[in-house]
Amino acid sequence: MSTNLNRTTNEEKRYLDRMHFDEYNDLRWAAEVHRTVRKHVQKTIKPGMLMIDICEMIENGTRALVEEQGLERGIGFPTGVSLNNCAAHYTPNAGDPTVLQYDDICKVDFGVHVNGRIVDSAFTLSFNPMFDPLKEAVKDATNTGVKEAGIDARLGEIGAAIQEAMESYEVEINGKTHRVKPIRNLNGHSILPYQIHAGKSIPIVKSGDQTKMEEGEYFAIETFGSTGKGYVHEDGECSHYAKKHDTPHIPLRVAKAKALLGTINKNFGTLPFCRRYLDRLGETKYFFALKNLVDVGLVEQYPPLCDTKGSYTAQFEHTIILRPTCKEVVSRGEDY
Ligand SMILES: O=S(=O)(c1cccs1)N(Cc1ccc(F)cc1)Cc1ncn[nH]1
Ligand SMILES: [Mn+2]
Ligand SMILES: [Mn+2]
Ligand SMILES: [Mn+2]
Repeated sequence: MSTNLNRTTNEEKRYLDRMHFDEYNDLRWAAEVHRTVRKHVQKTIKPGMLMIDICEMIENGTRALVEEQGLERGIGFPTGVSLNNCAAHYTPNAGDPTVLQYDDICKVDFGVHVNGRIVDSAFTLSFNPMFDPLKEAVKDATNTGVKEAGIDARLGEIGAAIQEAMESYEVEINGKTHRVKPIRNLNGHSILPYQIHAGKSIPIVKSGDQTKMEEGEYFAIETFGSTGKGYVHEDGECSHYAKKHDTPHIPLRVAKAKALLGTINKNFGTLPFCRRYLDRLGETKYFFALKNLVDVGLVEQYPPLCDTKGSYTAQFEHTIILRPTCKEVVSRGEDY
């Protein structure tokens, strides 16, 4: 009888699956909240709405449906609503007068967590049908990445498959034809409890990265297509921040910084947050304290990431679990 040395038997896999039942259910609850909120958003958002109002609709919906409870359940990270040439990490700060336009292409990227198990999923929203082929190209590329992912899959090969899918599309926008380009300095990523980026990055272009995906890991598979250079740079006022994980004890000189760090620890831990989340907690005049926490290396900042002016970018993102018995695309819905 042949002994199955290198892979666990089906019985062992099923046993392992059962061991993780609670954490999978946490993620499924978060995913159900994500699907419900985005369905409402897709129906309700219209040109002329303030970006702040759009974000608050998503955030209030998430808080209510996940039954927000301190650090146990709530919003996973700031609501991204990056527009046009901006691909990621834009959410309005207080007073931002930006209004969604008919000809905008908006990347709606928001997170829900239950016990730190984060569902990170995003879709692209637009009104002008001229963007439909670009959205289809990126949706296909993300689904290709989801298909290629799996236990022992090599990250570089997933990137190559994503790039091939993405570049097989040509789109015409405003009378100009473009071959869709993957944004080569944006990546998918592994996820751990309360840690939105757990160290592995999934390229969306060909790469020699031989790193393998492993059993039990969670990944955000996200791809970005662009009509610009296919490369983003930091641009605009920062809104996204997160306390770093592995920080040594750093004595703080700025009194307000110490108090602000207390607020961050209490309300977000290592989950990313934005300035509007500090505002709603009653924090005021915190800019220099926040800058100090960034400068001493306690807090990471994530500025908006944009391709060239006048270009258009699209994104789709799913969170998957590499379970012992199967690959679960936990954020899959009837919309994407
Ligand atoms: O670009 S990332 O920093 C990254 C990608 C690969 C390695 S690190 N980032 C992680 C993140 C950073 C800040 C957040 F507020 C939320 C998430 C990807 C991402 N942004 C939105 N959804 N997914
Ligand atoms: Mn995301
Ligand atoms: Mn072009
Ligand atoms: Mn992500």
